[in-house]
Amino acid sequence: MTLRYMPGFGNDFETEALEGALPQGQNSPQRCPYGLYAEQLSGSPFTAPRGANERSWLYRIRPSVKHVGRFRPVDLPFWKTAPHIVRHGLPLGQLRWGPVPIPDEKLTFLTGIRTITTAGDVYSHAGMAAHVYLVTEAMMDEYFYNADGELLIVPQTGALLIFTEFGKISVGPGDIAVIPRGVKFTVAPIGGPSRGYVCENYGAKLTLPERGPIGANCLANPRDFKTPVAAFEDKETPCRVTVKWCGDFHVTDIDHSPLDVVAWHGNYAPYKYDLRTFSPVGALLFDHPDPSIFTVMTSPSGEAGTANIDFVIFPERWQVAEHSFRPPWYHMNIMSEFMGLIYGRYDAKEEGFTPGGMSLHNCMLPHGPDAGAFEKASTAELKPVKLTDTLAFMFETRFAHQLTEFAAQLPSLQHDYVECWRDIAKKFDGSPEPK
Ligand SMILES: O=C(O)Cc1cc(O)ccc1O
Ligand SMILES: [Fe+2]
Repeated sequence: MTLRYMPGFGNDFETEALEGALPQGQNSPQRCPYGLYAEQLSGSPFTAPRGANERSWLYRIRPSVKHVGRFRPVDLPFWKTAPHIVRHGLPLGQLRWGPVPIPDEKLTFLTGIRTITTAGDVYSHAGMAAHVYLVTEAMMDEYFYNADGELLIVPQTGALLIFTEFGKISVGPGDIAVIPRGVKFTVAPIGGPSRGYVCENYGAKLTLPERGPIGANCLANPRDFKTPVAAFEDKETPCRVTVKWCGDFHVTDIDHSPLDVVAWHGNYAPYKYDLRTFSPVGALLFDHPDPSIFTVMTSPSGEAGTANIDFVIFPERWQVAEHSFRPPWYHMNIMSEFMGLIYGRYDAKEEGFTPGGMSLHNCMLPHGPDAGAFEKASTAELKPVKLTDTLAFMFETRFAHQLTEFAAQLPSLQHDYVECWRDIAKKFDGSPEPK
């Protein structure tokens, strides 16, 4: 499927699906071309500083108020929202799961969300939830928007077509898509079932991290972010719009598609990004830097350097560090780390952390290479080595991740995970020689 996108991160875009549909020189003409209605969608308060001010103008067949009749509550029992603290019965500890199997049952992007952890507090726009999605069928005449946060979608297997008010996005393993808060969309799997991860960000929008001394290039480059061109449906058949609002779900019936935006302009819009275009910068001589060098995007918390969420990847890269232990070091971290594996192997855990799987190393819980990875890396010949066909990621947050009942009871939970560190031997024998 060839879809068209506009390059750039946070640009002031403009696009029209019909020639002349986008008003020029003003936002609110007395009458819009084609009889469209003008509507502003604000992602930041009106008065946010210029650099953080985000809004788009949508020119649509009907204003969104025509999309909402009376809402009625609807239950999506597996999609949880922080604060959600349950007595799941598991002892404190590091956790790891194998992949959640994709079932035979019919699951859409909405009914197929399975929350693994929640963190922070949706009511104060802080924190996140980590979900797995399992999609076996398209949302049919079914549309959704999330008032609780933006959705960072990380496909792990299979591909998705995401038709948003702003246009169409397709993503597969290695890509991500971000759907901002309040944007209506529908999802269909492409060519078979799909599974992946979602970070639901209740906080400030994801943005690109500062590069500091790295300078103007590398890491995630703005031009590799792609925003769809305008596309719309003029469909007058029964449709449903589901809204997630402060953790609850509500649905309303309408008689047309809400994806009726013929033209739009602005800097608040969905986008996709190919993680393989991330240009890693790392240790060129010795030692292992902090994983923050691999931050693709960050959701700031207001406190400098303390992210609401950092989205970090561990992509293909060369390892060249001399006289160094190359994999991650042993550590304890104030931030809480939820990890997933899109494909390949992760150098700190060559066994047990499998594609589609997840691990959780919460605030101040020690972790690091398993016994096998430690032995291998501390005795390996340190010639340049390329880590190929590998893509892991981390949702790192300042808030502790709370497990859901679903996650605690998942059959793929590896109850023996901590055993991976059991065989780390005492090497200290009183002599100064490295062992
Ligand atoms: O725990 C992990 O595997 C993620 C991680 C990787 C790394 O290179 C350094 C620190 C860190 O938390
Ligand atoms: Fe870690």
